[in-house]
Amino acid sequence: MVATASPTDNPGMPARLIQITDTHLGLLDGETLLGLNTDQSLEDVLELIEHEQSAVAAVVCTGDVASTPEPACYRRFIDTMARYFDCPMGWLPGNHDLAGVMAAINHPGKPAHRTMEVGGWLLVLLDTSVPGFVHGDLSAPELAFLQTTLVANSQRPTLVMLHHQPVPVGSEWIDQYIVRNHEAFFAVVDEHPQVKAISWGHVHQLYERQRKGQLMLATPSTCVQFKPQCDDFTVDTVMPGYRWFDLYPDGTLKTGISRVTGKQYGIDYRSAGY
Ligand SMILES: Nc1ncnc2c1ncn2[C@@H]1O[C@@H]2COP(=O)(O)O[C@H]2[C@H]1O
Repeated sequence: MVATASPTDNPGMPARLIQITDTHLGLLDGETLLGLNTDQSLEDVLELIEHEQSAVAAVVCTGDVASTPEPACYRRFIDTMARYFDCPMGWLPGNHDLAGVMAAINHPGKPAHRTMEVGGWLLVLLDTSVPGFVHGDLSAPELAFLQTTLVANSQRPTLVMLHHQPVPVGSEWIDQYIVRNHEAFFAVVDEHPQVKAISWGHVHQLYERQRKGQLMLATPSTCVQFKPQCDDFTVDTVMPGYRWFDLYPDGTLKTGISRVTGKQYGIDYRSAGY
């Protein structure tokens, strides 16, 4: 079990936030994606976090929680997380999820959605899923929610989290699934200088760039990885991982990723897709 950091533990010190993403749990425990057991690799990432993190303020999963979006799958995810964390947890839907099923889950450990407060920071959790499609989009109500929330919290340093990439990451095959109305998204973000970073999943790879006032971040999946800068679907040999953030009260942040080591997953590296 990872200790929970209390906001009053260390005044002036950063709050440690953990991001995991694209856990892709199947309906049954032990189902595989490209030969990899996604429950096992999630467990390995959570053990890594337990080993590396002394105290955590919050954890967020940025979508594709389930490959099969059934209530049992989401409940198994929550039960697994509860064996490692008792800190506040958040989630948001990806293209493999069903937002309605996640919202209807009845479980005492059900993660927060929409917004969270972590060490004086605001986390805004957006839904970019488009039912029946792989790409991302922000509906008019979702963009309005972003705008209203940022207007109401102009003094609070903010991290926006979503599933789909709002900028191309450099691989044609997956950049077709970008947040299609990313210009409307950035039009809102650019009006609000308190937005310090934007972090997503979906691309199953590490990405870190500066864009105007925000750090743009993609986080490795807890399961299979896609090789960066490839025009066609290519599975990478790097291992599952997670991202940590240190959110400082003055609005600055530090972030990095860490990956599992020493495991063999039987991944089909020659696969042409799924
Ligand atoms: N060979 C492929 N070419 C294009 N898209 C693919 C291919 N294989 C899988 N996909 C889709 O691209 C998505 C990227 O990550 P997801 O896990 O959301 O699920 C993947 C599939 O829906």
